Amino acid sequence: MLSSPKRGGGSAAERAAKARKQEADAKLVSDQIDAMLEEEKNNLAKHRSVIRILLLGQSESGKSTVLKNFQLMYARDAFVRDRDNWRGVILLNVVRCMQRVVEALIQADEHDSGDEQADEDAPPPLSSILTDSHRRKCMRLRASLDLSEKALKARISPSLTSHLPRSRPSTAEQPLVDPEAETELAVQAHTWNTLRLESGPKAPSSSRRLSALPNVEDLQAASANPKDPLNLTATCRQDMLDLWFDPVVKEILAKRKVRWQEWPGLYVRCSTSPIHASDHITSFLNDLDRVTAQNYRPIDDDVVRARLKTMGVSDYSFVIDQGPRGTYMWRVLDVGGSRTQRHQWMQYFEDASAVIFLAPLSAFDQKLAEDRSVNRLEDSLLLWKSVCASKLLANVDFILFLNKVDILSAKLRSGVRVQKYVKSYRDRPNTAEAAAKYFKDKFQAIQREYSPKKRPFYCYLTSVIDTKATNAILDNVGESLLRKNLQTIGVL
Ligand SMILES: Nc1nc2c(ncn2[C@@H]2O[C@H](COP(=O)(O)OP(=O)(O)OP(=O)(O)O)[C@@H](O)[C@H]2O)c(=O)[nH]1
Ligand SMILES: [Mg+2]
Repeated sequence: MLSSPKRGGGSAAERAAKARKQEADAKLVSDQIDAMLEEEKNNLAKHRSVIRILLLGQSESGKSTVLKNFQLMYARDAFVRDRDNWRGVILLNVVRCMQRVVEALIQADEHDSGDEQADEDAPPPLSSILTDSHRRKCMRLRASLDLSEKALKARISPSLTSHLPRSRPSTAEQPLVDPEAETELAVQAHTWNTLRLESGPKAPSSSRRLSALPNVEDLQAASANPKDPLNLTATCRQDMLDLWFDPVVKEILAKRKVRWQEWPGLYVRCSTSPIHASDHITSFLNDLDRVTAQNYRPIDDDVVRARLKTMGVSDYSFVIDQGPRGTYMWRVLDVGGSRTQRHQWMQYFEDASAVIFLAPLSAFDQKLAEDRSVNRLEDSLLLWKSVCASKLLANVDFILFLNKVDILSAKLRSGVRVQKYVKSYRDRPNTAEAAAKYFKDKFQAIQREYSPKKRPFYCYLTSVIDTKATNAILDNVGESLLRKNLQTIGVL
């Protein structure tokens, strides 16, 4: 009988056991190496996944509103804690809007009195539909709103500044109510930055808040003190409500072509996509009753809608904990978008991972506040062109937000024609869908022509005050930027 050959000594059973042990050991080592690699990857991801987003676009394009969306998504607790700080700003928005209404009425009364009207068939002058009660309320409000404005500004913060001269003589060519040339409430980014919200376990310490801004205790004290600036609007509240909800006032605003729908605080409510919005327009003025109440406390939507112009550049960080996938950090840079602010942008180009560029489509019929000879959409296109052409941004992804489609939609439904302001629009349908497609193609063509290197065209039609929809978009954008970032550093 042939005996089986002995390899390395021991019985066949012993050899099989030894082989199994070797296999198990090898697997253990391999698992350990895998675990180490995994840990290394996670560590790498932890320490190197910093995604720097630069928010660019002209003034009032919605950059700071996108930032508020980031805060709502990634630093909700801090956002909620700081909501009360916005009360003064919101009231100032209300005061400024109401001042425009009052000035429009006074102007209608003074300049449209029908003195020179010879034609009997001409419609009655606007002044004839104003009653003495309207006039009394206007005069009372003119004084009390001015007072409220000053007191609120002083109360909110000495760091808040106003730009452009407020008092200008009224002439026929340059009407008093000229929303875009009005003074704007602004804030120096570095100062407001002390209020910035951070995610993660540490709450912003109270010492980092602007001491002059009201906090919850302040607000409680304010409720009890009718003389507090935060309550000044409550004293003229009834006059404001009477005027704003009076159909005669709305008629005069419409006839004088006062575009109150574009003022800060506007919100076009929509059930599905904003482009198909049924025009249910609401604004802080519609909410006068609520926001001027003595015990008013802002809700999320109020803060998102509040307008505070940015001066300078502010840098916000959000640490996102993804559990076993590690943490990563969003750094979001919000810049001032007016022309005098744009020279500061370039120093942030080199470090950017991505640019979110906002272009408000609803601005196709508006002039730039800084230069009344320039159409706002034209300015956005030129700005987009220079950003696309920048060599410093050659390797950076761009995400284009064609914003304010809710206002675009409402505007076109109200009868404003795109073709009147954009000749090349020709006889395309005057719908938000057609206009959005037309402008999107224009932006895409510019990107294709002027980018130093080919880059993908990522474009969204947005209404960034719609936080739910914006949340989904930012989630999507974030996921792909994170993926790309991890690929770049070799983690994926
Ligand atoms: N209806 C509507 N309002 C918007 C939208 N996006 C922004 N707004 C409002 O427009 C105003 C201006 O928005 P901001 O985010 O302050 O604009 P910005 O680009 O930061 O402007 P600067 O700080 O001057 O550069 C705010 O009152 C916002 O609530 C939008 O999609 N729809
Ligand atoms: Mg801003």
